[in-house]
Amino acid sequence: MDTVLEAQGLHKRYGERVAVQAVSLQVRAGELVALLGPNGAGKSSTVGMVSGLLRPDAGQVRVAGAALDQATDSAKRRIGLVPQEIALFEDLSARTNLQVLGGLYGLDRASATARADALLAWVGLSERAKDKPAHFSGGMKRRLNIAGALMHDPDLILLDEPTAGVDPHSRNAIFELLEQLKRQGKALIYTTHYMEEAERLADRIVIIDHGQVVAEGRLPELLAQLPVAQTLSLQLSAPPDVAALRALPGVLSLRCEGLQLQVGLSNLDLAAAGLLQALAGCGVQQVHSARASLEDVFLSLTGRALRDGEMR
Ligand SMILES: Nc1ncnc2c1ncn2[C@@H]1O[C@H](COP(=O)(O)OP(=O)(O)OP(=O)(O)O)[C@@H](O)[C@H]1O
Repeated sequence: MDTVLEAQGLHKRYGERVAVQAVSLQVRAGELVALLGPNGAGKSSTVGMVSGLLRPDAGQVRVAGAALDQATDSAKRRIGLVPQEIALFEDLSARTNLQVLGGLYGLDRASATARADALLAWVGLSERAKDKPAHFSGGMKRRLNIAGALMHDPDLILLDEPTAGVDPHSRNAIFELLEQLKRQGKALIYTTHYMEEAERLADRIVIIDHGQVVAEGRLPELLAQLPVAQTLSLQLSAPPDVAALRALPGVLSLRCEGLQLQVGLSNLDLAAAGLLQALAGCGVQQVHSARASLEDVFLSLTGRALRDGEMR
């Protein structure tokens, strides 16, 4: 696959505050990379630098091989940005919003109108083409905002928390649109502080905290860094032989309080036969299993939960 975005060693500070430190990112055609981190981690600043809106203090951005130079905009024209704050002309119709954006990107009137209508259909807003976004729901505004970022058919699409203020139905509709963009060979960066979104959408996940990349990889690669892959919680009716359980292959941790047992496993397949044998006489009443998630990865790397990571 072709590399569409190559960002190397990005740094950004606001006065004394270091917002981004040595962040490097690569995104290929047909790939969605999630930039996952708590509020204030530096995601928007990174997207700002990649989009060319924010000048890095150090580092370089190349889009489809061309340097993103502040003075020239040939590389910038290959980028579509869906900013965190919805950016629409509230008093113009949905179609006029897109036509205006098309004009700003240099499309002639006929091409802008054709593209606007095609994109309105694609995001499911054809019937609302003549309505003003002032009367739209959060999800509809988001979809229109995404359409606006695509008027000039960019190769690289940057989405900064595009599901903020969006209902679950519209969120699923947005996810489906993103899948389609991937299939069209677009390169996408998606910032979020929701690990479920990163797990569901991303080909690769870049975890960012305090302005730095703390881990990156495909979901299974990130999960494989954790010693505990699965936790079993069991309700028993007779006490277990704790020492025998601890000695089983694949058992990494064990907590037993009365008849409640919690076992951390490196590998369920490896541990299953031994566990069944060791618990045969314990009258297992209930079993609950939880697989390790990105939340656990973040916790093990930073010592904090993703959602408690508010830094402002
Ligand atoms: N214009 C600015 N002036 C001063 N500080 C800023 C500015 N923009 C961002 N910051 C600070 O830089 C750090 C990174 O902010 P940034 O918005 O890039 O993070 P984020 O991960 O996108 O967070 P959020 O999810 O809340 O948008 C934060 O500490 C933030 O307060």
